Amino acid sequence: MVEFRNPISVSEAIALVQAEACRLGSEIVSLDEAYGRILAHPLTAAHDVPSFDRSPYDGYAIRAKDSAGASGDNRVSFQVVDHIGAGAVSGRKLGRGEAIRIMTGAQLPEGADAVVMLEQTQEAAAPAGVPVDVPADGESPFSLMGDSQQEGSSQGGLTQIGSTPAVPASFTIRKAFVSGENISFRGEDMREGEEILPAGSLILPGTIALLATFGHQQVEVSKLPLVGILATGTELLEPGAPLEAGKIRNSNGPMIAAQLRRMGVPHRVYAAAADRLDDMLDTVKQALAECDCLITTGGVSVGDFDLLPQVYEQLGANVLFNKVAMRPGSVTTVAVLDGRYLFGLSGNPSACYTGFELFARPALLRMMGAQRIYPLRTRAILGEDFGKANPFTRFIRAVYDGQTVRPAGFNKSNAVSSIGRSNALLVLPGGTRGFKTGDSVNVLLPGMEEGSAVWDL
Ligand SMILES: Nc1nc2c(c(=O)[nH]1)N[C@H]1C(S)=C(S)[C@@H](COP(=O)(O)OP(=O)(O)OC[C@H]3O[C@@H](n4cnc5c(N)ncnc54)[C@H](O)[C@@H]3O)O[C@H]1N2
Ligand code: MOO
Ligand SMILES: [Mg+2]
Repeated sequence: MVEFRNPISVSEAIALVQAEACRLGSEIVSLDEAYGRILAHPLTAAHDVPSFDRSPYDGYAIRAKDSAGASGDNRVSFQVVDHIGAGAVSGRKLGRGEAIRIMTGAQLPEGADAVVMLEQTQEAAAPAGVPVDVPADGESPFSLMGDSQQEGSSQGGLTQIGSTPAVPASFTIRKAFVSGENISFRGEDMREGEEILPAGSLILPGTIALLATFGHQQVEVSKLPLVGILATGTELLEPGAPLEAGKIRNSNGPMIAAQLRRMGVPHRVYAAAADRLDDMLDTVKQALAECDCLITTGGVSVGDFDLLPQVYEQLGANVLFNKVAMRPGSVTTVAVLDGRYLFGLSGNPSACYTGFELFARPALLRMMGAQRIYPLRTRAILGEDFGKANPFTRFIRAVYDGQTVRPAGFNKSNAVSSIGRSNALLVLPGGTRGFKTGDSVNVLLPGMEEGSAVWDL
C-alpha cells in the first residue's frame, strides 16, 4: 500500500527546519579571506571616523570670523601662509586674515574653523616673491613637496613650486563663512565605541572597508559547514559521460554545488549512488561522519526505488516532514540525526533547486549565525497570464527585470530549461487560480548576495 503523506505549509516546514539548527563555532580569518563570511561578533568603531577634523574640499582653511562682512562689493582678502595636501599636517596656527591652502582630506590646521572652496575665491594680484615662511624642518609650508621641489618661483603673484600647481599668495572672497562651514568633523561618520554592524552580518565589500578602516587585519567569523552532496538514482551518468538508453546526466549534483558556492559554503561530492539500499546507506553514513550536513537528491517519493525514506529509518533519523504544500518540491524531506541535517531534495531538477533555496540555504545560514537567511522578496507586475490552478503554493522559475516578472518557459517540476533561464522565483499562493497580466505578485530573489531577515510569505 502506498504511504499517505500529510502535507504541511511551506512556512511550517521552514520553521521546523530552523528549530533544529546547531550553531557552528567561529574562527579567525585574514581580511583578504573575509569577504562572504559571517561576522561572529558585532563590529564596533575602534576610533572616531574621521579621526580628525578635515577638509571636504580643495580650498582654503580660514577663521570664519575673518570673513565677516564679505560681499560682492566688499571682498575680503586672505594671505596664504601654508599649503597642505591630504596626509600632511600644517605646523602653522592661523592668525588674523590668514589662510592655508588645503586639499580634500587634509587635517584642518589649528585655528581654522571653515573651508572656502577654490571656486569661491579670486586670486589677488600680489607682488613677485611671495613671502612664505619655510621652517627649518621643511615640514611646512608646502610640506608635501620634497626638498628638490622646495624652490619656489613666482609668476604674476602666484607661487610655483616644482611641478605643483601655482599657489596664489593671497585671495579674496565675496561671502561670509560661518564657523564649521565646509568641515568634515571628527567622528561625523562613526563614533568610537558605536556598534556599526551586529554579529551575524554578512561581510560584504563595504564591511571589508569598515574592517580596514579600523585596522583589522584579521576578523573572527563563523565557521563554514562542510556540506556533502549525494545524487541518487540508477539512471544517473556523470556530466562527462555519453548518453545511454534510459539514462540522464546528473545535473542536480553540480547545480547544488553551485548553489552552495553562491553562498560561499564548501562541499564534498559523493559519487552518485545507484538505487541500492546497502550502498546508499553506507555512503550516507560516510558522508554524515565527514560532513556537517548532507544534501541528497532523488529517491524521496513513493516509488519502488525511492530509498531515502528507508535510509532515514535505518539510520534512526528524525524526519521533520516528507511532504510540503508546494509545487514543485512537494516531496522535499528534511531529517535530522545527531545535530546534522539530511536534506532529501527531490530528484526533479526544478524541485531540487527550489528545495535548496527555501530550506537548505536558510538552515545553513542559521548554522553560521547569519541574520538575513531568507531569500529577498519583492513585489512585481505579472508580465503574462497564468491560468493554471495552484492547489499548493507554486514557486515558478521566472525572469524578473526590476518591474515585471514572467515564467521562464517550460515550467514543470522536471524542467531544467526554466531553472537555467530564471533569475527569480515567482510565488503564487496555494488555493488560487487565474492570475492575469498586470496582477501584483510576490517574487523571491535567491540570487541576491544577501537576503531577508524574515520569511513573510
Ligand atoms: N505516485 C506518485 N509518484 C510521484 C509522486 C507522488 O506523490 N506519487 N511525486 C512526484 C513528484 S511531485 C516528484 S517531485 C517526484 C520526486 O521524485 P524523487 O524525489 O523520488 O526523485 P526520483 O524519483 O529519483 O527522480 C525524479 C526525476 O528526477 C530525475 N533526476 C533524479 N536525480 C537527478 C539528477 N541528479 N539530475 C537530474 N535529474 C535527476 C529522475 O531521473 C526522475 O525523472 O516524484 C513524482 N512521482
Ligand atoms: O515535488 Mo514535485 O516537484 O511537487 O513535482
Ligand atoms: Mg522517485
